[in-house]
Amino acid sequence: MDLISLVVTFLITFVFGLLLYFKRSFTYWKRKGVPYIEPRFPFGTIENPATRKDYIGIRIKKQYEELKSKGHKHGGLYFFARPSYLPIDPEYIKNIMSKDFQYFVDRGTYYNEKADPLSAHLFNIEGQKWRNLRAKLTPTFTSGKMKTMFNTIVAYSDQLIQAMSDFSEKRKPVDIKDILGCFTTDIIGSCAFGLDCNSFKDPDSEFKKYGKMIFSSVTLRQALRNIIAFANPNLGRFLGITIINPKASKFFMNVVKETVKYRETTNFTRKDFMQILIDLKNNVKAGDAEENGNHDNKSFTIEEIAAQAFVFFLAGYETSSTTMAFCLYELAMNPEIQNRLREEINKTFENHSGTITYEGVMEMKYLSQVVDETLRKYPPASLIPRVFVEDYQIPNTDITIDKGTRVFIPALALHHDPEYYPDPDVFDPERFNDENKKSIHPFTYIPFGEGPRICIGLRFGLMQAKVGLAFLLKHFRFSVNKKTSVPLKMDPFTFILSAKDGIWLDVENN
Ligand code: HEM
Repeated sequence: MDLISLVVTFLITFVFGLLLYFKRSFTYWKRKGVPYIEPRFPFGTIENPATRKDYIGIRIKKQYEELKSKGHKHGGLYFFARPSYLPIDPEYIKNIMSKDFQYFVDRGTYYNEKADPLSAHLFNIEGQKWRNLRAKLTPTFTSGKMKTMFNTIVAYSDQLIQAMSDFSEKRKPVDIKDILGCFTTDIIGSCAFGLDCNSFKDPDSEFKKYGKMIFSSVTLRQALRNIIAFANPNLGRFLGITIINPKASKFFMNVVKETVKYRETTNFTRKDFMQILIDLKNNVKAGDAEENGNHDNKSFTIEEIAAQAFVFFLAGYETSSTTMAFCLYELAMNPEIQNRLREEINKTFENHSGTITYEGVMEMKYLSQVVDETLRKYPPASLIPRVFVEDYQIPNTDITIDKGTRVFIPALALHHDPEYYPDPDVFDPERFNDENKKSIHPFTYIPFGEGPRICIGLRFGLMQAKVGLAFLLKHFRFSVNKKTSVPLKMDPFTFILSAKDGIWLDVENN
């Protein structure tokens, strides 16, 4: 047989084998007796990643609605050939996130300690390693530690006000997400990396540049790598795939190395996340024995410090600025809610000698309601991933799902389900007043996730968003500029929920 015939035979066998593999894989949910969305070759139930029109959370919301309208409590999807499980009934979601957590400890997201050390952070790592790391890092986020970082947030709020004044004086519309990105970058940069990132004064600041590089829509090549890594993490690790932009990775790793070296050689300390991580490197526990849990007492390496500082940045910067941006958009669309909130903020400033205190922020009930409703309507993580780490029998059924199957917990779909939130598109902070909050169906409001793997930075994220919003609304009035597409369209290519063409607001001094 000549070479050409050999290649052709190989290709035909390969394509035939692939088709058979997909054909067989696509029968998984039918064989299990789980209702499913009909898959299509080769993407399964997702859209073609290169040309998709819907944001992933919205796509899953439609599939949730389709399955729920037929009375199903759960359903089966396919990510390419790989089966993924979609729980619909909140009782099933409770089992996954909390009651039967030991079957769902991991997220199944990709990390590669060797080739991509920054990816081996708390969000991604698995099993016992995750338990140890979570125990070590939990004391980082106590309310006591939050109070020590409060002043940093207030200091950057002053810079936010100055930057915003420029827009109000010149009567220029502001791309609100962009300016809030400076605010959260500077705060996380300072608290997690111990650096003044200077994003407001320097629009081309390196931190902002590399932060954007990680979140902005990815190139086709990177998208393909992400797909392989997500579809089959073991194959991704075997191929040495990296998912973090190498330039950004180098930048963050160097920043951490330099900061640690500086602090260790000069004995300089600061009350921030970075100091807590350095203490863990030098085996000083971050809290007392009780709050510290059962960690393995191993000290951190420099790569581990960098990975955790990186995840605080990664998980804290975009989620918080997106939340604040959507909140201001809704306040601009609903002036009466904006005015009521401003009254509460002004009163609180008066009661605290014209300034804002940690206690003052905690007192503002309507601010809490407004932020809670923003996170309902716009959960930044619209889909929360988990994976079956053992074979698992769905309670009260004879269905057993195999180890390794992915789970997508549909936060956006639950938050917009009219059974739990009537008129889900209406922005109504009263859903979260003291009375109504009590009747929210458990496990239908999960902007920070739930159970042992709930967001570790919840308190910090809320504090940062509330302080920034309080300062902004005290000083300015917001309305929607005509450059904003109303209703908002969501970017189909990002994972964190984000408005496609930005949110442009007009801003006036109060
Ligand atoms: C509005 C702001 C935020 C939102 C909406 C948010 C949302 C989430 C969600 C949905 C998860 C997954 C939870 C689960 O799987 O059950 C998560 C995990 C996580 N978040 Fe946040 N987050 C926010 C702010 C922050 C901040 C400010 C930080 C750090 C400074 C942070 C650090 C993390 C980390 C490290 C994890 C992984 C926890 C683990 O696996 O143990 N987040 N977040």
